[in-house]
Amino acid sequence: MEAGLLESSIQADGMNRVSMHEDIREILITEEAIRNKVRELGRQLTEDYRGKNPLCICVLKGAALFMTDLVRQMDIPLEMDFMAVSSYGASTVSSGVVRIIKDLDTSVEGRHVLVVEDIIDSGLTLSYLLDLLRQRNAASIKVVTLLDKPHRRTVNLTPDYCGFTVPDAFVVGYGLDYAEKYRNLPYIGILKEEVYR
Ligand SMILES: O=P(O)(O)OC[C@H]1O[C@H](OP(=O)(O)OP(=O)(O)O)[C@H](O)[C@@H]1O
Ligand code: HPA
Ligand SMILES: [Mg+2]
Repeated sequence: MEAGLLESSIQADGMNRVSMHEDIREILITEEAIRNKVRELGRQLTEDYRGKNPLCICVLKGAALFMTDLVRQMDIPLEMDFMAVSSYGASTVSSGVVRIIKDLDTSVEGRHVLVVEDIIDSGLTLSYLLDLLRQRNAASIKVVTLLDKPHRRTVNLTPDYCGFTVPDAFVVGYGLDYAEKYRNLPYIGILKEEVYR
């Protein structure tokens, strides 16, 4: 391949960007604010789940960073499991179809379940998951989300615990992606529109 052609194919993939931070229009929630909030949520959950041996369910992939930080702030015995679902793919709008890519390994029957999400946007992902968990006879089901974007809700759903409410913009970082990228940003930022338009 000619050098020029190779260069343009690399650029098209965003591989040669000096830094991911260049694609961010605005930092919405700093690393420090996230750390403080996670500590606060962890303290609250420690009180509320004492003696309940909760099963914390991480909704992959977005909630991976939040979940692993959160459980380290919960000073009680608990168990972790992971479920992988996807409805956004490489788009900034929900496809409306929630696909289960990996189911739980643990039975939720009789368990106190805490669903850990990174963001509730339309609410479609969570409402699908909650229906599924209810059918499986959990003793209790609660939801903790780092971010809530209530403006775009299409189903009636309110989280039990919430870190931050965010405006109606596509946000990335700290687990949240656009087309699988930006999950490793240490903060939550708004993506420049030119990146996805
Ligand atoms: O309320 P909703 O409109 O359903 O959006 C929220 C869901 O969408 C994202 O997942 P996504 O499908 O992008 O999968 P990912 O976590 O692997 O990125 C996010 O992590 C939530 O799970
Ligand atoms: O704003 C968002 N950013 C990343 N992933 C998402 N999934 C739903 N909403 C969002
Ligand atoms: Mg995603």
